[in-house]
Amino acid sequence: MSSLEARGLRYRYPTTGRTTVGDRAAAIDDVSMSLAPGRLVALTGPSGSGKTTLLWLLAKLLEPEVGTVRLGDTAVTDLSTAQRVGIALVPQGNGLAASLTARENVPLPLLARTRRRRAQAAAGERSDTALDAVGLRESGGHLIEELSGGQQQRVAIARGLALAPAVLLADEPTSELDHGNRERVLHLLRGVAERGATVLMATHDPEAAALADAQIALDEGRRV
Ligand SMILES: Nc1ncnc2c1ncn2[C@@H]1O[C@H](COP(=O)(O)OP(=O)(O)OP(=O)(O)O)[C@@H](O)[C@H]1O
Repeated sequence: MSSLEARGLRYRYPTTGRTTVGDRAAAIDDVSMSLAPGRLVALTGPSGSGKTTLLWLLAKLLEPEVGTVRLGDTAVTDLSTAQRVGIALVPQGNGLAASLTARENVPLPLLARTRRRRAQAAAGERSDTALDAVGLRESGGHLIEELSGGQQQRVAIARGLALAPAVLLADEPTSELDHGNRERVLHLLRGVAERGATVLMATHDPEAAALADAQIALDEGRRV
């Protein structure tokens, strides 16, 4: 697997009301980083420092004003390239479809990639394995809206795991979890890194950050 490289990323949210772009502070300002495969890295910083924005830029869900993202030799210029090279985001607030079951949600990104029947069957198996890994195999038939916040968060993590990504970006993946499940999820993220992926985890949790191989700290959109 390859290193994820960001160079000089800058992003300002679009204007609302009477503010103009020039008046707005950049949510991410001149951020560069190099994340080696096999590493679990914590992205830290106070609320509003730009962690979510940076993850969205790396996943190409936001387009930077300036700056580049590369995975190895590939310039990651748009969302479809990001998906093709295996950059996956587990978003804050889980991003699941509330009226589908956990077992229906987990394979959705995998199913979106293929029409081949054998790949679709494999997606089901991978999803069950991922639900098992987060301790939710028994709850697979429940609608997302019937699950607790912590269970929903684990379903979202299972969806990221099922993709077997080259880069896993996880936004506050343990914020809603009890102690046991937090340990379980951190162990799983470590396992993803040990299989050769790059894992970047935004977190407010000092204990989770301390378990990471390295920390990238943000303040007011800049690295500190
Ligand atoms: N949709 C938006 N429109 C305008 N400004 C936004 C939007 N989302 C975030 N911001 C602003 O961008 C900055 C960075 O926000 P971001 O959500 O990336 O921070 P964060 O470090 O992830 O915060 P938290 O730890 O609270 O999740 C903040 O000043 C925030 O107010």
